[in-house]
Amino acid sequence: MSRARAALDALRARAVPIDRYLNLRSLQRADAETFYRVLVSAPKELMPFVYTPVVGEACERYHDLPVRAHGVYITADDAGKVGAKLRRHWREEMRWVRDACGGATRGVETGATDDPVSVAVVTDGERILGLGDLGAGGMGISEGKILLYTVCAGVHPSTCLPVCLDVGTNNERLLNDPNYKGLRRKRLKGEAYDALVDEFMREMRAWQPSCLVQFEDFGNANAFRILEKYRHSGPCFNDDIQGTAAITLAALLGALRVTKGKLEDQRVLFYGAGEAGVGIGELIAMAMEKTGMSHKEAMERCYFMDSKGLVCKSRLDGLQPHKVAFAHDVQFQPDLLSAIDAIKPTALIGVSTIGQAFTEDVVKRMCSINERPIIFPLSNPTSKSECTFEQAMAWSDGKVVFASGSPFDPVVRKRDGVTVFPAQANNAYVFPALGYAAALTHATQVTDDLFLAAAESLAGITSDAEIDAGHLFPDMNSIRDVSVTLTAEICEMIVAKSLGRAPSGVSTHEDWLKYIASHQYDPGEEQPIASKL
Ligand SMILES: O=C([O-])CC(=O)C(=O)O
Ligand SMILES: [Mg+2]
Repeated sequence: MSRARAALDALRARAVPIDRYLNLRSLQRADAETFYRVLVSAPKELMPFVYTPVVGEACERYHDLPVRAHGVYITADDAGKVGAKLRRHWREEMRWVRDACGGATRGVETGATDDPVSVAVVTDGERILGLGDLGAGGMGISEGKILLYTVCAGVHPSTCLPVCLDVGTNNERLLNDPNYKGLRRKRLKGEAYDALVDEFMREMRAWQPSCLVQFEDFGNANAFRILEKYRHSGPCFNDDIQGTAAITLAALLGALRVTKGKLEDQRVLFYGAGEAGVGIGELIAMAMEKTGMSHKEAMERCYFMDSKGLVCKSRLDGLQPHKVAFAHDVQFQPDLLSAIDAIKPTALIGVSTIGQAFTEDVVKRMCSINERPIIFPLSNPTSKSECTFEQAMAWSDGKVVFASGSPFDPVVRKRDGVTVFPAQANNAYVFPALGYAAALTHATQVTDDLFLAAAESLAGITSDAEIDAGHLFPDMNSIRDVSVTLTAEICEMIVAKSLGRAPSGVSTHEDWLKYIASHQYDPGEEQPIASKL
């Protein structure tokens, strides 16, 4: 039996999800090539164990679990020596990946003196999925997301760097946990915080100029500021703001193929007004503008509820800056049901991190104003989802057009016995391809129109049969092929906009497809070892 087969069987024999997570981590360290081979062979089945939802539990329990961090911790105490720590970690602590998978740097010439880093995922642990401040446990999210660059887009694992900025935590449970290994103090704030982030970004860029930096799971107040500060001067993006926006727009475009609606006729109500919601709203508005609407008209198709009620003009005083552009001239509504009545949305998008916020009444109200209501409970992990697929199907009599952030099982529709599948608006369809395209082209910036193009391209790849079955996205098991197409299209766009350059000899679409497919990391076929059975 092959090692990959044996590893998959051993994994399946474990019933408890976190045990599967731990099993995969051990395999990664013991036999990295087999680890990637297993993941690449069954991404749909295995992704939930390295990524949402199980990675959420792993981050919550990170310091109680028998795990050794792969990524680098940059702590508040490293101020002044961040660059040296990054280099030392890369050269010494992460040598094992190069030893296991080869130090291949195929396709990424960075001009760096060290082995190149093509992508880094960095968090400060303040808002891990919908679970809040998990401090140094946030390392698990950087490690989980970076894996998807390899599994989905084929980025060579020896060019991937997970990072956690340990700036303390305001989570009392962690501060009082004797096993907690992060800095046992309140979070850095203000200038000291900004200085550490700035030192990290300056050092990364000086050391690895072409490395794409993905910001992940920062708190709202910092996420928007940091993105704005660095996005114009080097390749970076925030997955929670921009990646989630692209996947959700792709889901909406897919949903419109079901409802036969037009984008320009949609009214979208967001439950939750943080990074994800505002990012999605802005990208939907950008897509609507392409249909000929003015920016103002397009923005007025997106409405937001926050913890205080409907975001509207009368609340402008004291409204957080990221919500201001969506404070429209409508009457205040205190709760979701009254907001649905007032706005009459065609689509309801949950980004609240409040599990079960979409009640039977909410779903029924959406059905009373829409033949096929579009309902996307996007909060992660599963416990934070605004409703389950089963609930949405039951309460809408099968009429809902559904996509969630975490995976759900299919449901047999009562009225006709047909099995229908929930779509998962999984960021993994977009950020690995987009980030890889930025790294391959040595992009100087990652602009919002690249996310718009990625969303449109992804929506176009989904077949009619997949749409009919409810998927809204292509099969996750074909993610590597999907990523080749997306990466190629984004590379071409980056080059066309003079934001980056093509490798020599690559100019046509066909060239790009060939180049990217042939540069995907391939854990290869192993030599079968004789079965002892
Ligand atoms: O898991 C995902 O990709 C969505 C995400 O980034 C988050 O919820 O923070
Ligand atoms: Mg995130």
